[in-house]
Amino acid sequence: MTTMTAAHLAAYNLTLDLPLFLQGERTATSWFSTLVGAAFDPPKREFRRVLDGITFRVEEGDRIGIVGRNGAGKSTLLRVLTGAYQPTQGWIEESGTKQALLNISLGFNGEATVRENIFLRGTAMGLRTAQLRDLMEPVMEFAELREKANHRLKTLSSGQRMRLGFSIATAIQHDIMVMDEWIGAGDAGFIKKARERMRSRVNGAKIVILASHNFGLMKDVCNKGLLLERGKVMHAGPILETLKVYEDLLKTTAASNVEDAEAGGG
Ligand SMILES: Nc1ncnc2c1ncn2[C@@H]1O[C@H](COP(=O)(O)OP(=O)(O)OP(=O)(O)O)[C@@H](O)[C@H]1O
Repeated sequence: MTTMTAAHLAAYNLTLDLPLFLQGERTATSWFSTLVGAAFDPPKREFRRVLDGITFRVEEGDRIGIVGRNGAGKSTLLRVLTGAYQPTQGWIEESGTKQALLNISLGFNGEATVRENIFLRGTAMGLRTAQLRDLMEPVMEFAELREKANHRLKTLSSGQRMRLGFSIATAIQHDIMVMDEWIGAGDAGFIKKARERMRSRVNGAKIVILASHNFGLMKDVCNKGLLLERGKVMHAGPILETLKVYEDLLKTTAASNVEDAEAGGG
């Protein structure tokens, strides 16, 4: 009998400070002063708290939707969860294989061929050589790039690169999926195929963590929600309840913006 550990992910007190490079106010009056200004007025470095004491736990079966206004910290939280950023404080505990679906067309080697890039990306994803050999053809097939197998990646269009990135990232089923909006990879024909694959990967995953501004998608996919505001958890709960709190937040901030404008405009 095999014993299997249930997939889970828990974040404790995740805090991230990022350096911010602030440039002093400059008024360029000529190209000469612009050059002198750029050379003798280097930006000042300050640290900014982008995530602040984020704690939550996701159990097997959960589909958690991360919502919040622009700049609330959603993408940064996903980057910490996928290991792209090391938190300044706090830690993550998890069990299960994890795949990120963020920036899928980044990180290719332009000088290497399509085939070589599949190999490189697959290796970085932790796939074994035998597994990669089996996946090579299906990945190129799905991306519709079979005839470009030996072309250098830099000769591909941006849509073709996106298709390749999507095809590799979704080639195998993982336990935990961390992603932002559904990816609109390529032309209409490809998008339809990509949606179907995405749906099957989401259904097959044990845990999904999705950041989006799309309420319909959130209601469709998620059972739980996490509302971020200025890098902190403002609300955590069932998805419908979280979206309601978020809607109220949007209304109050819109109302206060109107009041600010009225007060300022006279
Ligand atoms: N590399 C960085 N250096 C400094 N500050 C950053 C960096 N990346 C993001 N930030 C800041 O962190 C905050 C959160 O950004 P983030 O991209 O996580 O927001 P978001 O909730 O995903 O927003 P959106 O809905 O607009 O995508 C923002 O104020 C942003 O300016």
